Amino acid sequence: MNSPFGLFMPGKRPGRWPGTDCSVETDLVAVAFSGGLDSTALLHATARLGMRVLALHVHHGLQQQADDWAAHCEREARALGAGFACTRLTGAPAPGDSVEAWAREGRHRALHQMARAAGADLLLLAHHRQDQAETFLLQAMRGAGLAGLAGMPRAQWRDGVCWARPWLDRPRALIRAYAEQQGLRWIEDPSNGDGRFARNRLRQAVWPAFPAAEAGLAQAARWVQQADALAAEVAAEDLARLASAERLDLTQLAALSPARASNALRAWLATHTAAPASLVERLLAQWRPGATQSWPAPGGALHAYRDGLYWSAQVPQGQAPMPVDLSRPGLYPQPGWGGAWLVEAAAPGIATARLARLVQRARGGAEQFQRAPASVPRGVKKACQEAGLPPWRRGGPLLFDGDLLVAMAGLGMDARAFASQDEPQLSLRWLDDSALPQREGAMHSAA
Ligand SMILES: Nc1ncnc2c1ncn2[C@@H]1O[C@H](COP(=O)(O)OP(=O)(O)OP(=O)(O)O)[C@@H](O)[C@H]1O
Repeated sequence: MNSPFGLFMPGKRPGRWPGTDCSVETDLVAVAFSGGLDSTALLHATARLGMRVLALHVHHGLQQQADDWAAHCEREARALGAGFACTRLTGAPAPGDSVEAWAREGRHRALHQMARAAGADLLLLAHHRQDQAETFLLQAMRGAGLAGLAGMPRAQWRDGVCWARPWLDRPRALIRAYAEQQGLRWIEDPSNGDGRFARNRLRQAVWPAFPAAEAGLAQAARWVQQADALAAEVAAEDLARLASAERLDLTQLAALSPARASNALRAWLATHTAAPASLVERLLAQWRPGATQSWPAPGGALHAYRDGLYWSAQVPQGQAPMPVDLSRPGLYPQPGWGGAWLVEAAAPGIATARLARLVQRARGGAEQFQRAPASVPRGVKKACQEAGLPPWRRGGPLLFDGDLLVAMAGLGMDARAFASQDEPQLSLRWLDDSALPQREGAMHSAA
């Protein structure tokens, strides 16, 4: 019997993998090997191809038999001529957290690290059509959007490793038949029958009643994958017209059809925060042209200001004043402040001796700022208004030399701190995180 790779048997050279669209460089293939029926069959079928194969096992440390399973996996892998690596997860889920989610996250991290450490850029998982159909149903029951309903991708690059599921469209029955025909031995995990887990309950209820639904549901997931890809393309086109890294034009957004507007807004938000779907709806319904409004979101807040939408990351409250040395040119990220100081050789600037002994802190309330040598100091609030600085960017950080204000994020250098012409000096500028990626070249620690 053919392996379930079927007609799409790959050659022995690295290259495109069957059903994965994954072009890989190395000739070492890693297989995520739980010891269950499916990954046992996948390891066997892969080893038969004559490539260098490495079985990766994750010991979750959750069940009594886990040591025996790891030992079984090592024996089976070696018997097939494959290498073997195992990681035991440490720690435990936080009280109230899902054990499944904790195990999945830890497993993914461990598999990725083991594949990288071994130099494998292709990691095969044994998910099949029934797994995909179950994922689709579970997501649908949660009211998921396109990304959730699309189920698992066939292949996906993550940090130098292609995670591929070559059997995603193969029926479960075919894999079982292959394993039985080859006389393979596998582990039956008793937790697969545990009715506390939603997937098991669904499995027990749906497949006996609708045995033919596996193919239809998996096909539905494929349609959704196409629709999701299309929605991403439309969003990218819309955002190219409507948005910069910092600002989304709300007037133009509101002129789109409702479905297209929420599609574009979702895509823009995803670059800043994991916003719940309800926030997208609320924001579109509540925004009023010209109004200054804010919506809290995970990790920060969204602000409507002068008909643009902005993101600001949460600045931790009560940051203690901190000494900083900015006396050399470079980019100095300020963790927690949502940006970085850029120090450049330019005039007018601040004396380098002074830049070596700065203290950074949040705005207090009574500070004064002087924009230019010929102007007069005025309250920071007034200065911010004049500079068109939106309200959520008026908290700092501020840099002081003793009592003298040297610079404030968004306002720039205070003219009272300018160096005289013949003094060694550097200029200071604040860059928000959203403006940073292009400038990653010159990083310094500000510690
Ligand atoms: N402990 C583990 N170690 C390594 N890989 C794993 C582990 N658990 C799951 N995987 C990988 O993820 C895929 C899907 O996981 P799932 O929990 O559905 O499988 P399983 O029931 O444990 O075993 P199988 O899919 O082999 O029958 C597996 O086929 C396997 O490739």
